[in-house]
Amino acid sequence: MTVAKGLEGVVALTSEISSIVDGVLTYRGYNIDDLADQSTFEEVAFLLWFGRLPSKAELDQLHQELDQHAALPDVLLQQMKAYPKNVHPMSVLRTAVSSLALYDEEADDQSSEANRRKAVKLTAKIPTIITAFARIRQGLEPVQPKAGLGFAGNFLYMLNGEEPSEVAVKALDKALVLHADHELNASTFAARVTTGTLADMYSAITAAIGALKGPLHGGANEQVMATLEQIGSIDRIESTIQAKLDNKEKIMGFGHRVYKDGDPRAKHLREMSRQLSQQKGDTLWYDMSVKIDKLVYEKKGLKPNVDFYSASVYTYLGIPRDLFTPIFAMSRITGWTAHVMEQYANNRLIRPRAEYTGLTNQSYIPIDQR
Ligand SMILES: CC(=O)SCCNC(=O)CCNC(=O)[C@H](O)C(C)(C)COP(=O)(O)OP(=O)(O)OC[C@H]1O[C@@H](n2cnc3c(N)ncnc32)[C@H](O)[C@@H]1OP(=O)(O)O
Ligand SMILES: O=C([O-])CC(=O)C(=O)O
Repeated sequence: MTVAKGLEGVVALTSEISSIVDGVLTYRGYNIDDLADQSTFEEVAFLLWFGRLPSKAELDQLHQELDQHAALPDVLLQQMKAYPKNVHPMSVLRTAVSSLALYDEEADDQSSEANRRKAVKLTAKIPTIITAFARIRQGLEPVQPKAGLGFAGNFLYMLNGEEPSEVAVKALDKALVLHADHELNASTFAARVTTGTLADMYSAITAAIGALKGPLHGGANEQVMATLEQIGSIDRIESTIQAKLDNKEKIMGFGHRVYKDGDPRAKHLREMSRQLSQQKGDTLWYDMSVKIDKLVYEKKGLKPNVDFYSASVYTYLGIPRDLFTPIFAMSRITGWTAHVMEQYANNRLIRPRAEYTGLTNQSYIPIDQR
């Protein structure tokens, strides 16, 4: 047996959802650069789920459905109020999404119609879960979702309790477009492995959220901000990064399993960070990020991934650091659910092999003789 450690380079399945070829990322054949500049998150959600861009009427309907399903069951809100306040919001999201299944009568209905409805329901409710917990842990009442604000706008409204600026909505919307899908990344793979057993969509998404949480995957965006805060000033960058490299620590937000010459999403986030920093009149995080970007390339030949500049973007939007990965999930739910539906439509159990390297020919010794 030859082992591909971390399954590097292994083509595990076929998919029509997103592709990475020669460093170019496309969703359903549309270049991410075009989508980032011209589409909206809701449009991208439709594209990922249905394989084509929506008509105006279809997009209006999706907006309405997302608004209609955004509220949480009261019983879940009550449970969330009893959660410990100091836990990570990704743990809350994982638990709350798993709980949602208990209150969805069609949780175990695996028809394609039910799965499409569940994809919308999950997408609609995740921002409400994130923002409800963000407020509950501060001793505040959750803000009920408000129809008509759009997905990104409603998230910011529920987080802060006031209607957001157009600049903030546009920036978050673009970040959501950029995070919506990414071929067979670890969390999507987790979702597809779970679906491969014919388990339900909530189980698959719970697994995916768990996989996204890790700092080698979605959790890196929070760690990028932790690094920026730890460094704190431009003059401490060189020594801190050098010390991390000497200690063989990973520099968070750099490197990628697939992109060896840069992540096409990073340039959009870098530009957003630049613009937001200027609007804020505080360019420290952006300036530090640019310097780290240059330094890590000079020292290690590594380029930033999607998580690097998203950290300063979210910070400029006033979002607490531990909500960065939940925001990633709030976008990637569209990709995950598209992959779950694709897996059901052409399923085969996903079950690779392991090369056994443990002990052999052991003789059993009864317990009283050990
Ligand atoms: C949304 C996303 O999931 S994007 C990725 C988010 N994760 C991060 O930003 C965490 C930091 N990055 C990493 O840990 C890695 O680059 C990963 C997990 C993204 C990819 O991992 P792999 O494909 O397994 O690459 P691997 O870890 O084998 O790295 C190859 C070499 O580059 C080095 N390297 C890779 N990334 C980094 C990094 N961020 N900092 C320092 N060195 C790095 C490794 O140490 C290794 O060096 P070596 O050959 O001298 O041992
Ligand atoms: O594809 C990956 O391995 C990680 C990634 O960039 C993503 O999920 O967006």
